[in-house]
Amino acid sequence: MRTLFAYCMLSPRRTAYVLVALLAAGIAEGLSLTALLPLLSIAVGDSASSDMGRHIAEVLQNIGISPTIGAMLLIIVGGMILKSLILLMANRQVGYAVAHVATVLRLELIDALLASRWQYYLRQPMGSLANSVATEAYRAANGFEHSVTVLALAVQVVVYGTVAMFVSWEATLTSILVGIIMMQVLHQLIRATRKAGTRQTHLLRNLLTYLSDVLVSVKSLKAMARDNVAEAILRDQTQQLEKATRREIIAREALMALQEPILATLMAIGLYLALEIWGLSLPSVMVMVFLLTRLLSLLNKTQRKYQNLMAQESAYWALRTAVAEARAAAERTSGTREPTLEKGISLRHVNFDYDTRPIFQDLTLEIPVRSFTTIAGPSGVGKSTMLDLLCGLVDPKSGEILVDGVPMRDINPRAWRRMIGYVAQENVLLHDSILNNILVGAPELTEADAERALRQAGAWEFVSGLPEGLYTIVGERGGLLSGGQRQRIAIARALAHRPLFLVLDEPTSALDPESERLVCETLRNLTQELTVVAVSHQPALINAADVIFALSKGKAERVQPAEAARYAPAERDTPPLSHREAVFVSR
Ligand SMILES: Nc1ncnc2c1ncn2[C@@H]1O[C@H](COP(=O)(O)OP(=O)(O)OP(=O)(O)O)[C@@H](O)[C@H]1O
Repeated sequence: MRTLFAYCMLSPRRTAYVLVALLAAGIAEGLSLTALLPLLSIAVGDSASSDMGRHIAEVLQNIGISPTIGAMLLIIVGGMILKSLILLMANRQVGYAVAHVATVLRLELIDALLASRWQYYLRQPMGSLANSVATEAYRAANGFEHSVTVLALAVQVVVYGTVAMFVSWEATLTSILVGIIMMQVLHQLIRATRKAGTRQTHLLRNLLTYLSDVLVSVKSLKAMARDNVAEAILRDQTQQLEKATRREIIAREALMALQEPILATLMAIGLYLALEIWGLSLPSVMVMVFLLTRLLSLLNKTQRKYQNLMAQESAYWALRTAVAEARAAAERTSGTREPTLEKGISLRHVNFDYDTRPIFQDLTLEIPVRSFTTIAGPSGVGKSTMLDLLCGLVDPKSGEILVDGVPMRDINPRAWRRMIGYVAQENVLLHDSILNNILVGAPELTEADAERALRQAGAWEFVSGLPEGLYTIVGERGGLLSGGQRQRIAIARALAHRPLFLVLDEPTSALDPESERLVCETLRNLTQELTVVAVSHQPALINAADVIFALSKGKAERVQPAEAARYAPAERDTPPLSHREAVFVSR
């Protein structure tokens, strides 16, 4: 009931349209069946054999149509066409509404996720999100269709029941009582369906989460011949899913199979009681049988649709929970001031921790504008975290970050980030062309912007040498390019929109010395127009910087290149695995 109500509230207007459409379809079906035989008998000149036939013949006479064979056949064909048209419109309305509900649910989740805090987003398994957007939204939307159908059938039951009351209230009340008893007897199967549906939702989520982790790491797994372990787990999960699907199927089919025999048995008992024990007349019993059958078939149909709804409802609630959680973790949007970057960025007495793990204590530093600042420090000290603080992706627990003297919390975070060009440590490219990887859908950017950015990133030479140039497809996660080429395309992406603040996390870790020299030169030249902050252990980037900070024990100290060189790659620990790669070592 809660699900039924929730679905109706999701889009009350559409629910009403679909309800009307389904009722119209029901009426059209019912009328066509009821009127077909009388029309045929009128057509063959036998209108007096039934009440309905006489009534139809009268109506035709009144509107001036003589009941000839030709006229009757024309009416039958016309009626069929009209019925088909009504069904087409009704089914179209239902289909459109289902597609709309799926879209609404998908967009709600996507919007909520993209508006959530970075920390929350990091903890969401990618496969689970993909599953929510694809499978759960689809199942949930089908649930919407079933719920409106249940409503439409319930309306039909009420209407039919009310009409039947005037014919025989005893028969109608008996039918309702018998229907309720039947529903109760078979309710166990509805419960089993709901349980199987919930299990499927849970298993599908796990399966897709695990599968996406495996696919991200498939190269290293194959190289170490460990893919069979993943395969065994995936096989087991898939088989469990099959079991849950089987349970749902058996519960559904059992309901179908049991409804008719139970109905027939109850009918037989009723007929025996009426004819043999109470001695009622056959015509009055036949009326009761007719009412009973119609009403109970409608109730049975309603229960079957309700069962379908129960199979899908868990997908709907799983999706709703995901949206609610993402919304609860929404980013702060309190800052309204438009940012400027004319003077500099200051971190004052900043404290930051990940839950219980302290990262910065009383961190204070100044980043001058139009300069090149490098942040060095041992692995795991918090360099990437500092970039996250600068971008406003995470907030300090205490202390302040000031941009041109304005506290970051007062600044509109999206406006601030629009001023930033960001190059991440792990550069994941889209499976698309180089051009689209640089423009990433920004309508204001052109091919000329991409070319300029590629030149700035020292990548134009290799891109223009490719047979398809900017239109070369980079493959899954950029896998058709070398690590260095991917890195330069990521730098070009960060420069395409002419940012004022360029933030780079290990931007040259995959470059050869010559490419690294070119990128350092580019970054130095860029400081005429913008402020550059790079995290790096590479001597070339450290030497190219105007300002170097070494992070250690939660604090920052301004140092000279020679001191920072202590963090050169030879001394570097194995970098920590990102959360997305926690299961396997990625390529
Ligand atoms: N989202 C997170 N939640 C919890 N802990 C985190 C999170 N991100 C990073 N950490 C932990 O915080 C510490 C600092 O991480 P960070 O990535 O900032 O280090 P880093 O100096 O950039 O390391 P590296 O040079 O190896 O990239 C690490 O110990 C890391 O495990």
